[in-house]
Amino acid sequence: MAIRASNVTLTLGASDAPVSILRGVDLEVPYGVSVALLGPSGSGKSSLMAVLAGLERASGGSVVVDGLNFTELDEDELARARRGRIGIVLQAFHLLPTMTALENVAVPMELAGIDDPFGRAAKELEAVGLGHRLAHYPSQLSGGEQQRVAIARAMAAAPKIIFADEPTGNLDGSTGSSIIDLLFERRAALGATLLIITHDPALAARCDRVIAMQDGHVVESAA
Ligand SMILES: Nc1ncnc2c1ncn2[C@@H]1O[C@H](COP(=O)(O)OP(=O)(O)OP(=O)(O)O)[C@@H](O)[C@H]1O
Repeated sequence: MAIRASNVTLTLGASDAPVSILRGVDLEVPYGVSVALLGPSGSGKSSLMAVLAGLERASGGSVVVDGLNFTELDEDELARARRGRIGIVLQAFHLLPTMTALENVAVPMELAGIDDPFGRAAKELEAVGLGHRLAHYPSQLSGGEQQRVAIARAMAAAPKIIFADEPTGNLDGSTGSSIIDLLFERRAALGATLLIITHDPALAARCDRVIAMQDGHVVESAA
């Protein structure tokens, strides 16, 4: 299994006013499968993704990703576990404004000690259709192009699992659908597992499985 979550809880907020955000989530996602995560605003989708991606620590239960028990790792170990294993694409592109497209993709790999970061970055930027924009800064790129850079950054180290949180939320319809095509195309090329948060039923229909959340629970899981 790429992802195995058992009875995952997440409680945030001050100890005298705790807020129960995830209330016992069970989830199994096999390798290579694409999953759409649906549910109303505030149902816990982003929180669940943060826990599964190792960005947030579960308060209880167990999270095993690619065979690693995230619930047993400390912050540094979690950061190391993410490298080369997990790629993340968010609604806001989160590119560093002082770095070129090439540097935005290469520098995280360089810091992670991954071999040939600039060569890999250039190749991945070509794969997302930005081979002619390597030296451009984010401010010189359109929203769709910035999201392509973010996708290249998420994919360049060939992760086994890709998490995407409403990746087209800041884009117009036609730019958004070309970004989705690209995400699915790159995922297929890598054979990666994909978990994508979306409000778009058409996008959900493209995934192998749909999981619905409500009130911190998984309420429906359909093949
Ligand atoms: N740090 C925090 N402290 C307290 N409550 C939080 C914190 N972060 C998130 N929440 C609450 O947890 C609930 C779930 O939030 P989450 O962002 O996971 O939902 P979501 O389903 O992704 O929503 P959306 O579709 O609007 O992005 C919300 O009620 C939110 O207000």
